[in-house]
Amino acid sequence: MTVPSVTLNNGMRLPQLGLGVWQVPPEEVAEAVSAAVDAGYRSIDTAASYGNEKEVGEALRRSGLNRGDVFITTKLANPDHGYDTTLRAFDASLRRLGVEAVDLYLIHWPLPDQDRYVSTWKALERIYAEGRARAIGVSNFHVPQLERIMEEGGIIPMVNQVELHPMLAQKELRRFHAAHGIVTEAWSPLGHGRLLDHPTVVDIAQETGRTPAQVLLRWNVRLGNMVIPKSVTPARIRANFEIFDFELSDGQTERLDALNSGTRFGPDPEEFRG
Ligand SMILES: NC(=O)C1=CN([C@@H]2O[C@H](COP(=O)(O)OP(=O)(O)OC[C@H]3O[C@@H](n4cnc5c(N)ncnc54)[C@H](OP(=O)(O)O)[C@@H]3O)[C@@H](O)[C@H]2O)C=CC1
Ligand SMILES: O=C(O)C(=O)[C@@H](O)[C@H](O)C(=O)CO
Repeated sequence: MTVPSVTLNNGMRLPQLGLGVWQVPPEEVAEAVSAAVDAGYRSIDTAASYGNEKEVGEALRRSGLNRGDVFITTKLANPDHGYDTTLRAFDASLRRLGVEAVDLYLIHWPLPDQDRYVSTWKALERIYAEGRARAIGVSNFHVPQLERIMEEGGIIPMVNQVELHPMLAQKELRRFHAAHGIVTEAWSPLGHGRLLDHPTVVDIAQETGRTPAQVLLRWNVRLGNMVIPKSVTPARIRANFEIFDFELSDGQTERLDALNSGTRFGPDPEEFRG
């Protein structure tokens, strides 16, 4: 199955679907990455705080894929905000991953009460200028924080990775992203697994002959978002990849859209201190 690409505002193309590895213990991540690569995934989303960068890097090297054929995203951990600390933390991520450059580097959380995300962003701009991250972006940023780094920095973020599923559709944020050429990337697209037994999702899965996870991922992909479902179960990893050979009807999409209630399964970025 061919995965469509999304094009970032610097012209770089990234697969629309990748594997997320939050809460995958280091000793289990190789098997998940290997199952994903075998299924056709070419994009892995990790983070310094996930504690599995080293094992992700090792698994990708063992996969036999050329470095240029796989996309690695990692993220700056919250305690490392600040210009110099970011540069050091980035070097440590590269060392753990065993690569000379990452494909996408993100500020993991804005931590508004610390108010250091602008200097942190400037460090990411330097890393990008040095060619050590092929793209840079943020995660869990709201409009005022995006506006500030766009005003005080020199580069428009290429991606904002946020919680996004039918119960948290992020309409305002997506409108802002679209207006400024920022790609939206959806984390917890299955609601951390908690949307899989929602009656509307289950009904649409029955109507389409697909799984609830495939329905939720297809809804996200239809919006044009990048999406990074997590699984450690090879059969689920494979099934989550099989979403580009069917469509949801307009009516099914509207029923999923109607679930939007602002419900978060993860932390509120305005409050999260990590
Ligand atoms: N930037 C940020 O702040 C954040 C980023 N993320 C990223 O997003 C990724 C995905 O989000 P996450 O919160 O992990 O949750 P998801 O919404 O991807 O759900 C993962 C859960 O769903 C289960 N699951 C996956 N596929 C299926 C399936 N086909 N059928 C049934 N169950 C399934 C998994 O179980 P099992 O593994 O046992 O198969 C797991 O329990 C993370 O791994 C991480 O990379 C997540 C949170 C915050
Ligand atoms: O997975 C991530 O990328 C996160 O930042 C979350 O795990 C976050 O730390 C959280 O949900 C804590 O409850």
